[in-house]
Amino acid sequence: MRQEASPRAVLAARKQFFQLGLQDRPLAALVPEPILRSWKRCAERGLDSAALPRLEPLTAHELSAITERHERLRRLCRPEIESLYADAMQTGCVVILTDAEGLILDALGNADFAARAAQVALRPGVLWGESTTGTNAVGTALVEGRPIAVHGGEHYYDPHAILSCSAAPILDPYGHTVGALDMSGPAAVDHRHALGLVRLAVEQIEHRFFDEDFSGRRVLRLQADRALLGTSREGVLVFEDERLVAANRAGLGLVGADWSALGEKRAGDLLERLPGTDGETQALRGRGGGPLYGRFEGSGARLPSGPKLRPARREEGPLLGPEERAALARAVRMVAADVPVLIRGETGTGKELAAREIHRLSARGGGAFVAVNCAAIPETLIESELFGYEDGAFTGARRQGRRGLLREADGGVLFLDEIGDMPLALQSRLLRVLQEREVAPLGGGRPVKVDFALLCATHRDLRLLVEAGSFRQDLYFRIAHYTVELPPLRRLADRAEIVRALWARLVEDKRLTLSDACEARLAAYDWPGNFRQLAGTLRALAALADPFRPVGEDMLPPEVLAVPTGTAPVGTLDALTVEAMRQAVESCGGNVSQAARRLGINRSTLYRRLFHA
Ligand SMILES: Nc1ncnc2c1ncn2[C@@H]1O[C@H](COP(=O)(O)OP(=O)(O)OP(=O)(O)O)[C@@H](O)[C@H]1O
Repeated sequence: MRQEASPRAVLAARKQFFQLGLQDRPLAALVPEPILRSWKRCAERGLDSAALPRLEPLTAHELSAITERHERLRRLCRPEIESLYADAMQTGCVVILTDAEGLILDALGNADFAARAAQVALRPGVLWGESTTGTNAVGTALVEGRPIAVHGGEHYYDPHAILSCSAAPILDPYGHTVGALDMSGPAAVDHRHALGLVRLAVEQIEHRFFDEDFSGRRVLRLQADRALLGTSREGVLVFEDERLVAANRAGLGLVGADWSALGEKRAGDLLERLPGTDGETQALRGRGGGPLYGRFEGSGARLPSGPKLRPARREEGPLLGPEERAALARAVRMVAADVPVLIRGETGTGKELAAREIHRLSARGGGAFVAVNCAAIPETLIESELFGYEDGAFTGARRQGRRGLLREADGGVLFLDEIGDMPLALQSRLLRVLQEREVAPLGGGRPVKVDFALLCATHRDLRLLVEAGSFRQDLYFRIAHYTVELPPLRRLADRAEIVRALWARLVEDKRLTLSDACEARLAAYDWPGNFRQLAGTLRALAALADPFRPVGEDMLPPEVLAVPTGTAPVGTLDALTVEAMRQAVESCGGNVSQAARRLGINRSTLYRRLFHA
């Protein structure tokens, strides 16, 4: 069990280890064993703790190819990353997903800390394996094969002492390490729950691996506590012809086995008795262990090519009020008439979800839905991503060229998220494609006809960007014929209803409930991160909930508790100011100068406040 070392003890340990070259036992009293083991491994590799680690980020191309390869892992981890993101936003942390080598695939969370973390190369495309980056939570958790927290000076390299990180390896159902999940923040902030949150999130991710098709196999779900069957805390064992072929850690732990049992042990070696009928929960007994409860799911063994053992959950559409539903229905008609649709709303208001819903309901629902986040793709990459390229069009291009996302969307819907962040030069190219309905790949290939419906989204006011000269007016007129406004949560009157509906949607185990007081608190908070933040908080509450007791107020994060219930929620003064500015611009038909005059402030102040909102 890891014990927290005080910064003073770590400093003393560093001095002994790095300056005096002492590596023996007394050090173990100053820093946790796994840290010491890691320091020794790094020293043996000849890493110099006082030097700057040589961390070479991947090129944008390489990173794009690698994230593409890990698409499934990223998709499976998304709900937990979003839950942790809600926490990270509040605690000034970032949530990081890496591959099995420790290469950072995604990093999201608090923008201030993300910028500081980037200074020590804690960002996508950089390898945080222990052998290159020294002792660090991701790398060391991957080497040690278990969750670990690395605080401040426990990092091997001096510059990393600004970080406090907690990571856990992610194992697939066959016991292979497929990645790591990490939460990192400033060393000065005590984020003592981080390791627990990360561990819990990984448990849920690993459980989700079993949602996939194990057809032809028998999936046994078991638990010592019957109430936990059906939750992500249950153990899972998968048998093929009575032989254990896949499992999660909880499942192995319950029958006293480890990963070496895969392919070796038979059901009878692990359990004295197995449940008979599919789907029926029965009392079992593990060999040498206490009583267990379990049930087989699906009928794979009897129907070799049978249905999925657990139906894949359909991606659910957005929860919408009557106004937004009507706006979406109109948007569907716009798509049918080939009119582009712009979706506007703050972060987390469900712009992408709304776009997917429009696609699903439209006649193009059977075609592709190709989503491009113009803010997330590096400027150097976005052109080739969108337009594709011919063989060897530039160094690093794939030999066989690439079709490009505009062509991938042919017959379906192209969703350009954060369109306001698209570089000007690309705006011109996009405009040409929209006018001519054909795409010419980079490297001089012949233009190809394309047919897609265009949905765009932004959290910015594009008219202001047009006035400021960073968005083309002609493109604006082309894409903003019809705009769907998604309101922030704090503006919705029926928030208690939304909390209830989202809880019902997110929490599978119907025994888990929110107390009335807790629900009232959740409804009173103004949710600056909107649906994303609320959904993240609800998921976290569900993970900690007990089936026999409604979730109480005591489990809520402090900022939610800080808002008194029974009063109308108020936004911060800053948010209200910006909101008033937006409304003024709107009522002046987008004329910023006029709006500034009406507000009695100067034009540049209005620009600055709205751009940085
Ligand atoms: N109306 C809604 N009903 C249910 N869930 C929602 C709704 N809106 C958003 N969510 C959830 O919130 C999260 C964020 O949604 P989404 O990515 O669509 O937001 P966004 O506005 O595109 O965010 P951003 O601007 O940051 O990209 C998702 O997990 C989504 O499922």
